[in-house]
Amino acid sequence: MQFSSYQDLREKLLAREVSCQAVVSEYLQRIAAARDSNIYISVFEQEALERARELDRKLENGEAPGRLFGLPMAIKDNISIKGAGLTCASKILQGYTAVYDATVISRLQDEDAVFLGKVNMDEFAMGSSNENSSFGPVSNPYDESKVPGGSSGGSAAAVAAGLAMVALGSDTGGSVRQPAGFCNVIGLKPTYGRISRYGLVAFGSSFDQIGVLASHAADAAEVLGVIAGYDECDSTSSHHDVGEYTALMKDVSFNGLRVGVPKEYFPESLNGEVKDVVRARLADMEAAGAELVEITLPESDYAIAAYYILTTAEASSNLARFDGARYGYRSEHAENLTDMYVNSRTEGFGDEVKRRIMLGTYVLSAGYYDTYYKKAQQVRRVFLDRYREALADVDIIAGPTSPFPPFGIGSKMDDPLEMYLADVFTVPASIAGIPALSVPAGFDSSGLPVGMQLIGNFFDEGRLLGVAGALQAAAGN
Ligand SMILES: NC(=O)C[C@H](N)C(=O)O
Repeated sequence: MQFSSYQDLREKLLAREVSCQAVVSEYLQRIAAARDSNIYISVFEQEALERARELDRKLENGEAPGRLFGLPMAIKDNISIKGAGLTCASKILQGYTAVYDATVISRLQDEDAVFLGKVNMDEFAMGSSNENSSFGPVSNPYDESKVPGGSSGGSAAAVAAGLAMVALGSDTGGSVRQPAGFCNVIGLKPTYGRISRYGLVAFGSSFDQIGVLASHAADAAEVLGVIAGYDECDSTSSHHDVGEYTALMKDVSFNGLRVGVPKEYFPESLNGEVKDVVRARLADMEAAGAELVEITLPESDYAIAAYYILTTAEASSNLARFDGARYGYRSEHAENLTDMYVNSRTEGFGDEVKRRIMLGTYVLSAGYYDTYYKKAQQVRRVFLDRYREALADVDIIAGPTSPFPPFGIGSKMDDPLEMYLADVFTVPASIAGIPALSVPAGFDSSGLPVGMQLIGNFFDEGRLLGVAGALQAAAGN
């Protein structure tokens, strides 16, 4: 069973050429056959089939199908689905069952999407390789010795391996875009506030955004249209009108499109093959009528430092709630309350999470606050101004998603700073709160995917998806 896009699946479902039950069983069979890939943390076998039958009955009864009727989806395991496990790939949430639906989940359900299960990730979304998971690593579907990227590695690999048509991920500093680039799929991080975070387990609350991963830009647009929009349960969600993304995509043309190409996104240290692939796509855009404008974003070197100060500070506060008392795992080795807190956290959190809690606590501590946290907030403001200025002159900014292609499992685990560098091109849009996506750009000489990042102005997701869709169409996808 092969569908060229959700539109194709939808037409066949509505024409009753295929049933929801048949489609969902096919996906469940593929998931079962690919169990070794470690992509799914939990699979909703019974629930998904029951839901599919319910949807088939809905059509038989002549009821109107929802906008995402029968869409088989995977959900990152830091998004709450009532009654299902919610692990954030951490031992500390072992045995915890979610008590409410995230807003994105209820919106998808209302439009008849089907959830196949929860997918693997870096613990609490901290990582760029999916190796920081208490469930173990995930392989890249293009080469099983390589990582799929992270932290939404399971979401990207699920879509790339045909184990879900669309997946939800979350992106704090690149967690949707970088794995999308590594797995040759589309990955969109919308404007901060575009999608409610209610029910997304918080990591860096002023950065976190739920994002969409799909094989086709048009499918991501459909899902974005359903999950975007104000939610009274998230005071940081925006009242800005939700676009008709599918229609907006069609309005986009390369002709006259001003594409900013920051020279800082093509540094000496950039992998040569990544550079060539991305440059080739830029040349294609130019040949199709786009105007490439060389721009400069001089503070780019400070992005990683600012990001890892601000997000660790927020994480140290957000993760204080996991104390062994309220959720999931509790240490058995405790004689008193303090030991219970300390031992539960010591045994429950992985190394990277502990590193970030300590870093965050340090940058917030009296005496260091001004030097680190306050300074990083000031840098954040500069980034916002610079990207605003740049986007006043160009329509989008383009460059590589990652400075290197997918790397070997285990190859960067001993060097956290090297791992943080994976985010060098993705964190600026997160710092500024503007939308960005990764679109498949081609392959390196070993056949590994290369992603191109497109960054847009606030709430300009329609244009980003339109350019991505046009690039995919030009490449025959
Ligand atoms: N969470 C993210 O967006 C990924 C980033 N690599 C981080 O570890 O923070």
